[in-house]
Amino acid sequence: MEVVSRAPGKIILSGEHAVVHGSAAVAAAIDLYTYVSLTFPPPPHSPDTLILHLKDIELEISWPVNRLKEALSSMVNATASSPTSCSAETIKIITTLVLEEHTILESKTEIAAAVVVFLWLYTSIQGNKPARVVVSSELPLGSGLGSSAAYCVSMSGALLASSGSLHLDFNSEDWLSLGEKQQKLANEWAFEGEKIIHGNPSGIDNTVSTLGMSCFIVYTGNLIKLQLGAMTCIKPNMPLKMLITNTKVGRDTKALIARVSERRNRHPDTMKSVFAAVDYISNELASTIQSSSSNDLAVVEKEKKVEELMEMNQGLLQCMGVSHASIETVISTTHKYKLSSKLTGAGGGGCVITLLPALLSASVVDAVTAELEQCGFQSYIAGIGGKGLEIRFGGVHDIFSI
Ligand SMILES: Nc1ncnc2c1ncn2[C@@H]1O[C@H](COP(=O)(O)OP(=O)(O)OP(=O)(O)O)[C@@H](O)[C@H]1O
Ligand SMILES: C[C@@](O)(CCO)CC(=O)[O-]
Ligand SMILES: [Mg+2]
Repeated sequence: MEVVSRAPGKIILSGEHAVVHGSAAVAAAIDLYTYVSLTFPPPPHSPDTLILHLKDIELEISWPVNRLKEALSSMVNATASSPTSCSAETIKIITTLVLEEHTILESKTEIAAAVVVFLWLYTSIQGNKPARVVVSSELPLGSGLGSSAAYCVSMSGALLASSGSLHLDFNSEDWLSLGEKQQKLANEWAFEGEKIIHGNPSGIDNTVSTLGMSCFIVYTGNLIKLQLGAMTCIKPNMPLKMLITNTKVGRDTKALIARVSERRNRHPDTMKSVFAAVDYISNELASTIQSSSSNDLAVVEKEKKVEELMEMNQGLLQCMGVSHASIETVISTTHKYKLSSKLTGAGGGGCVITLLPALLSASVVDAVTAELEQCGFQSYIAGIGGKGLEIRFGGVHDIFSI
């Protein structure tokens, strides 16, 4: 049996980092996906083995299922229907298990985290069955577009679907979307995975990736740690075209979240005001993009407001300490063309979004893109509103055969 799942990445229009501290954030899915294929049984030459092939980083690793049983059976007592957190002690044991066979990951702790997530989700949801799991993504990894969330959501989706917990029709060959309860279960498991990669996530990325939809999501972080926050869906009443520029400067979301928390601990009152200001920005942004626009002039006015709010949010992100010289270069380059930009996701490098007003000519888009590419960056126009988590039973070989 082969189960394939896919889940999209996201952009955050406002509120990253502050959302971890209880502020509102506005985000939407984009049409770039991570795919997971899970096959039982594994190939005949590797019986009794669990194989993980991470195509994007050209890494294939495997474990005899008996070794997994021996190392983890007393630690993993979860059932597929009850998402459970991986304790710090279990993370340690799984990390040791990963490193004992694959010493190459010792110096690549960010990749080791993805493998730990896999083993935690796999053994919690599927137990110790031999299988082959392949992951392939259209998203740039570690760049602010929510690759970690898309990985966790597509992984939990494939595992839950193959375990029968999502009650899907195994004979269907179409992409199947999920009902509310099924989405909730997959999202909660994905959040447990995201905790391993992000340390202290707000849950916005996995929620957007699970739900997708053509709307934006206003997500309010839950200050009571380790719980998903509250979410409302808003329909934009204006075109919102975004240029995404990848600075290609690598960074690690977990370290950036920790950096902001340390700054908050050093300046609690000041940072409280910064997070409160971001909360106002997200709420104003949400009401602006939702408000009705009777004509082109109204759209232009709303675009000016959105641009100003993006600029203010960027200023506050800089104040949190998560901007970067490469991000500032993108901002000043787009500013020459009278366009407004801000970082998206965790910052520290990664991706920047630029609002492309509805009446902007194609020649300006070409010129700004060319100038950004001359700086060594890569730009593309995002299709906002990717579909959320979907499952299919076989038949997507083109994605995995590369
Ligand atoms: N396709 C994939 N294959 C293997 N690991 C992946 C994949 N996608 C994501 N990951 C894991 O997620 C990590 C990147 O997550 P990180 O949170 O730092 O960045 P991001 O999610 O792309 O950006 P942001 O959190 O700012 O939106 C990688 O180092 C790896 O551990
Ligand atoms: C930086 C952050 O706010 C968004 C990362 O895409 C982290 C999170 O909310 O989990
Ligand atoms: Mg992430």
